[in-house]
Amino acid sequence: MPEDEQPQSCPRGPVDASLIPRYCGPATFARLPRLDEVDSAAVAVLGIPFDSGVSYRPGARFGPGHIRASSKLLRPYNPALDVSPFAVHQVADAGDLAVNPFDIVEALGTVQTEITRLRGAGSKVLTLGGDHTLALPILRAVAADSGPVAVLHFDAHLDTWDTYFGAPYTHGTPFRRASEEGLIDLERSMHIGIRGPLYGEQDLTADGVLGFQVIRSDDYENDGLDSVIERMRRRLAGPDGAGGPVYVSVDIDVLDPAHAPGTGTPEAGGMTSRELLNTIRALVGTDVVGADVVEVAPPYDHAELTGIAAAHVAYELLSVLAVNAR
Ligand SMILES: N=C(N)NCCCC(=O)O
Ligand SMILES: [Zn+2]
Ligand SMILES: [Zn+2]
Repeated sequence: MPEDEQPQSCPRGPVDASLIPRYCGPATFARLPRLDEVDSAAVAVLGIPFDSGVSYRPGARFGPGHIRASSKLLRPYNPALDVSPFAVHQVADAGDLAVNPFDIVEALGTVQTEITRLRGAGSKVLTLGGDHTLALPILRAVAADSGPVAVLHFDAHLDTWDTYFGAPYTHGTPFRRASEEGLIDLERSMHIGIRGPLYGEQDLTADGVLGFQVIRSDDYENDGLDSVIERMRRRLAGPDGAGGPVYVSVDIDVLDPAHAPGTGTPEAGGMTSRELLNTIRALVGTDVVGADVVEVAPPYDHAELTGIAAAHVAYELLSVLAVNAR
């Protein structure tokens, strides 16, 4: 019986690379089936082409397609977590969400509605951006049914600034707005990877009021990966150790520009992809309710360096979700 006529008793996995070469066929994430080809999905990978919130180099609107194209070499089994992330449950590519590039408020509403719809259909959502403005409408949708969530924010930047040219919704302000709207668990949230010049010392003091703990990029060098992971897990567990829902937002510029040149606001002195992937793997056992990988700007990428890094970040997040679902 052809695979596409099989009853959905087992997850439909990626296209078999031993039958159809990796470079053949339309690019879905990791060559997974489209959402409309399966009955339902435990995890939906959603592209959101949008970069109307950027403050410097544009291009993240082309990020979703670039990440999909860079994901073709991903294989079914992840030895680092001893899991086959696409065999444990159904993962599918939900395609790209069309949002208004000329009206940010309308675009944020469209994103929130779609994330709500997918979650209502039983899917956790892994979003491929698009610029970091997207984290706000996604958190609005997630917090609507999960309540305030811990935000685990990988970034070179705080993204808790107030406004740019008076505009409240930009890629530098999502977590300030989310904190103001009560979407964030202020006792369990943190930034990891912070580095680079700021607009003033007040950026750090203002950020501290919003409930984020800061792990700096240099802490990986000074304290080591294990120490960073231990601090991350302790923070996510919360003061009473009970933990709770966690939303993971990965701005690809958390990586050093040598690992991710294709991004809009690069900062020197970042972490390696190995450090980031190992940190994400340490999320096994935490209640990850959603995630995003944002700020991939293909026009500035070389040899798919950034696309490949983002695809692997997404793969490790999907692997964590699969281990947690077993
Ligand atoms: N890439 C993100 N998400 N934010 C960058 C903000 C850069 C700035 O305010 O100068
Ligand atoms: Zn950033
Ligand atoms: Zn960011």
